[in-house]
Amino acid sequence: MSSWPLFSDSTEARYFAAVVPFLNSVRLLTYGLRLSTDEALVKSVTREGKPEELLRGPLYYVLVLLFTVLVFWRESPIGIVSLSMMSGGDGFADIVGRRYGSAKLPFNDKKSWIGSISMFISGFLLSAIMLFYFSSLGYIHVSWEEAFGKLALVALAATAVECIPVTDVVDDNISVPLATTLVAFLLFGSNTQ
Ligand SMILES: C/C(=C\COP(=O)(O)O)CCC[C@H](C)CCC[C@H](C)CCCC(C)C
Ligand SMILES: Nc1ccn([C@@H]2O[C@H](COP(=O)(O)OP(=O)(O)O)[C@@H](O)[C@H]2O)c(=O)n1
Repeated sequence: MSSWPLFSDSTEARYFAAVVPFLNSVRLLTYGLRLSTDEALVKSVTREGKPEELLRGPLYYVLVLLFTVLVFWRESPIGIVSLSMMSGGDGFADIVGRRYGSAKLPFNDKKSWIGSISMFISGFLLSAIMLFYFSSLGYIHVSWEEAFGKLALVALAATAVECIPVTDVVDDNISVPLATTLVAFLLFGSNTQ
């Protein structure tokens, strides 16, 4: 996402930016379906070393990135915030929660308070930083008097969705960006702010 300003102002720029996530989705499908093998990729990206794991979290992650580039690109806060919550928020929830998450949530013993709090804080901060980054370059206009309150609500919604025990049904690499996109759309609107 931080490389998006490197692309030209042409209307086709987003399609060029979509090439990398598209190729990575093909790569994940190829190796996840065992059409070929890439031990290094499987080892680096999966938890149990099973190629079919590539077809879940990692593939969803890349497909969300592909969708966001094509649909929202750098001209809407919605995609920027959605990717920030998925990569920064959910990512830190995992990192911090695994290491320090002894106090589990009462309604989900697979998730912890510190993990969810980390998700809220890191997702909020990365979203604010990325909105400042893109607004400072003129791609979006952000009303900062309102933006922080809106981002807090978006981060709260994403954190709530991430911690409820539905990840066995819907991967949080889908539920988190989906919830973020919906709430960000309601709060920020479809146009640039
Ligand atoms: C490990 C990944 C997701 C796992 O999510 P979770 O199950 O732990 O919640 C992400 C997988 C990433 C993929 C293998 C490669 C993605 C590359 C990306 C499209 C662009 C990278 C650009 C590079 C920095 C030049
Ligand atoms: N809110 C959270 C999220 C994750 N975690 C920890 O991080 C691990 C991985 O979380 P996850 O299953 O959501 O992993 P991802 O697929 O989101 O990376 C969990 O098994 C917990 O140990 C946590 O403690 N609290």
